[in-house]
Amino acid sequence: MTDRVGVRLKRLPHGHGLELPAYATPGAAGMDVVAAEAITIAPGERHAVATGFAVAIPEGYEIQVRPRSGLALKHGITVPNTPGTIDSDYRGELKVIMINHSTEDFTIARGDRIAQLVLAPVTQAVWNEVEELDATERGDGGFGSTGGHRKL
Ligand SMILES: O=c1ccn([C@H]2C[C@H](O)[C@@H](COP(=O)(O)OP(=O)(O)OP(=O)(O)O)O2)c(=O)[nH]1
Ligand SMILES: [Mg+2]
Repeated sequence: MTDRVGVRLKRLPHGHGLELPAYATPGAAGMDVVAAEAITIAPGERHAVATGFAVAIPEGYEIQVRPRSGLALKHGITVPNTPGTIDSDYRGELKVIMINHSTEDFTIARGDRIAQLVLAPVTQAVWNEVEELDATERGDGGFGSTGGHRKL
C-alpha cells in the first residue's frame, strides 16, 4: 500500500482555474503538473515555467521535479536541473525549469502538463570526520575503472 502524506498547497492568483498536480494512474510515482503560463521556448533556450501555486512540504520530505519522458522523446523538452529540488522550507512559487534540446520552437499552453512532481523522504547527513577511511576492493577506482559499456 502506498503511503499518503498531506502537503499544504496555496494557489496563487494566476493559478486559479488550473488543475492541481495529479497522479494520472493509481500506481503513478509522479503527479503531472500543468503550466500556469503560455510560453514558446526556442531551440537551445530555457525558461522557468510558472505553476501558479506554492507548497509547504512537511519537514522530512522534498518534492522532486522530473521531466516527462514523452516530452523528452518526442520533443527534446526536458528539465535541465533534474531532479529539481523543492525544499520543505520553500514558500515561493514552484517553477519548472524547461529546456528545449530540439531544433524547433516548443509551445506550451496554459494548462499543459509539463513535468511531474515526486514527493520523497529526505535523510540529512551528519559528518563524522576521520583521519582514514576503511579499505575496500574498489578503493579509489571509479569513472569506468571496472570496464567500458561494451564487452570486447
Ligand atoms: O526546479 C526547481 C528548483 C527549485 N525551485 C525552488 C524551490 C527550492 O526550494 C528553491 C531553491 O532551489 P535550489 O536549492 O535547487 O536552488 P539554488 O540555486 O541552490 O538556490 P537557493 O540558494 O535559493 O537554495 O527554488 C523550484 O521552484 N523549481
Ligand atoms: Mg539551494
